[in-house]
Order: sequence, then structure tokens, then C-alpha cells
Amino acid sequence: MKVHGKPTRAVWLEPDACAVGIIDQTRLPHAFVTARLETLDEAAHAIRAMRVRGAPLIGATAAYGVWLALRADASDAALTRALAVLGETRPTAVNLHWALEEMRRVLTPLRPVERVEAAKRRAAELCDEDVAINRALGEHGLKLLEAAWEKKGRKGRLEVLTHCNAGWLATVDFGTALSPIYLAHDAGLPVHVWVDETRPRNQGSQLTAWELGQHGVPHTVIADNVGGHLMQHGQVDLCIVGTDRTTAQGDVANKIGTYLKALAAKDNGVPFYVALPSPTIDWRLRDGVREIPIEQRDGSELSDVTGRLASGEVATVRVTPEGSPSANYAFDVTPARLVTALITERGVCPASEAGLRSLFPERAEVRP
Ligand SMILES: CSC[C@H]1O[C@H](OP(=O)(O)O)[C@H](O)[C@@H]1O
Repeated sequence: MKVHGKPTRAVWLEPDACAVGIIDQTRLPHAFVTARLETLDEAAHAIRAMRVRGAPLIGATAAYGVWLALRADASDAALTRALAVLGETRPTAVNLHWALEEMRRVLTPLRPVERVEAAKRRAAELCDEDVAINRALGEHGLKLLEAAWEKKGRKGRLEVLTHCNAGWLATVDFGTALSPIYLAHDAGLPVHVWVDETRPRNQGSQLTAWELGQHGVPHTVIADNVGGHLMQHGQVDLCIVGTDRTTAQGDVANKIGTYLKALAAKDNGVPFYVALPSPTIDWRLRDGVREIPIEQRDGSELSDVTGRLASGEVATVRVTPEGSPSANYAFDVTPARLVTALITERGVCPASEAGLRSLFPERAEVRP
């Protein structure tokens, strides 16, 4: 997407071809800061510390992280170590593990001298594939938004609620849940977005709000607990969220709080859509609540809040009592029964094994 009028991706190969460029998302919205990753450890830290985050972007950055590692040492041992170090950065987003498996598949058979160029090429391909997937997903999602606007009689605004950040900052470009919203806005549809702040890392209030503001999409930041009230009072026409891992039967892991939004949507008859690029499908799993690993992060992300003082200085303050521990679960799982439909790059389908098979018949026979 454009930042200050310049087309920008969330990760890129630096012009000197010696490093990977990223937007340091821990600095947004108060500062737009880019950074160079030059080593495996810098790439791993960027993912772990959420300087880059979002399932597709984590996968793309990890793929480039393998390239950075092989630039220093392209031996079998170095490749094995790179895959292990990057694989341990975050557990829930399956895109990380899918991208690393893809790099393993491509690089293992090669001679070390061939691996560096092959790794750079495959990482770049994965980035371009992500962008193409997100564009296609956006087109399919746009049809749902247009249908909702027609159903509403084309009156007022199309009120969409989203949780966390599944915009272009969560991917290489265009985003997943926000992709149809951008297309709808650009097509002149009067869409308005209720942006869940998404405690504790505030990906909604700090990243989604920033993205939508940059693109001129009307939006309102709300506390995480407001969505149910808005749905009860007819102020939400549909919900659309991203996902970090969706099982073969349509159970959806996404940022903590998504499940509660889906319950409120079900109770109020509000359509609840999940933007699902196919690399985020884990075909090996079925029961998401039981099988998807849920990341637990440091409690300081809950007890401390970072923001800008009146002086303009950015500071971090503690908001909980010194003696109170914090539990920081980063994801939850929304059972397929609460999902109205899955929006993929191949079309929209029910959140079910049959639904996913209908769009991905080549995966029908994949079993653990
Ligand atoms: C398009 S994936 C976006 C997905 O990733 C976010 O998690 P995190 O910010 O912790 O990486 C969140 O679950 C979003 O829905």
C-alpha cells in the first residue's frame, strides 16, 4: 500500500541485496521507522519481538531469515539451525512453519554453493505469491461487502467490525481482512470500520487505525468490549477478521478476543467472516480448540502500555499494581460453527471440511 504516496510493502529485499527491509511495527503509529535485518538472529528477534507480525508477514520474514543465515554459512548444519531458530520464534501462525518447510524442501537437495541464490529467489517468490493471494481474496470479499450493502438498501454506511490487524501490515501487502475493505472503499462504497483496539498489544488501535487513516477509510476505534453492544443495537452489518491458523474443518485461530466477537455476532445474527489465505490452512489439524498451540506472551505486554506523552515523547507506563501477575494469552480459537463463511483467494466457502475441499480439491486426501 502507499505510505506518504509511495508504494510500500511490509517486507522487502534491500537495494544492496545484502539485507531485508522491514517496517518496525512496534514504533507505529507514532513513528514510521524502517529497519534492516542482516542476520538470522536479527530476523528471529524481529519476529519474536513483533517488529514484524501477522501470520503471512511472519512467514515471509522467516523465509528471508533463512536466506540471511545461508549468506553467512550455507552448510547443512547452518540450514538446520536457521530453520530451528526461526521455527521457535512464535508457535501459532502456521504460515511460519509452512514457509520454513517450503524453504527446507527447496534448499536441502541443493549444494551449499547453490543455496544462497535459491533461498533469496524462493523468499521473493513467497512474497509475490502472498500479494497475489491477498488481491484475489480481496476481490472475493468485495462481493460479500457489495451484497451486504445491497441488502441494507444502500442507505447510510456499511458498518464493518474488525479485530486486531489483518491489514497490509500483517502481510507482504494488501492484507487479508482489510483487503476487501480497501477495494470497497476505492470502489466508492461508503464503508465504515469499527476497529477493536485489541488489547494488550493494541494491533487495532495502533496498526489498523493507522492503516485505514493512511488510506482515508472512515473508522472508529473502540474498546474490545464494545462490539457486542454495537451488534445488539444494529450498528454492525458484518464482522471480518484474519486468522493465524485454520484447521481442515474450519476452526479459526486468531487474536485473543476473536472468539468472543464471534459469539456476540452469532447471538445477534451478524455475519462473521474470516479472511483465509490458503497458506494459513493447517490441513493436518481438525479440532482447533484442542490442537492449535496458543502462544502465551510476557505479562509485561498487559501490565505496561506505551504511548505518546503531551510533550511528544513516547513512553511506557505500568497500568497494573506491582504485585499483580498478568496472564497474556495471544490467541483463541473460534469453532467453525460460529463462522459464517471463509473468504479465500479461490472464493468463499462454508467453514467446513466439505467447504474447504470444494475450493481446494487437491488437498482433499491430505491426512496427518
Ligand atoms: C493476516 S494474519 C493477521 C493476524 O495476526 C495477528 O496476530 P499477531 O499480531 O500477534 O501476529 C492477529 O491474530 C491477526 O488477525
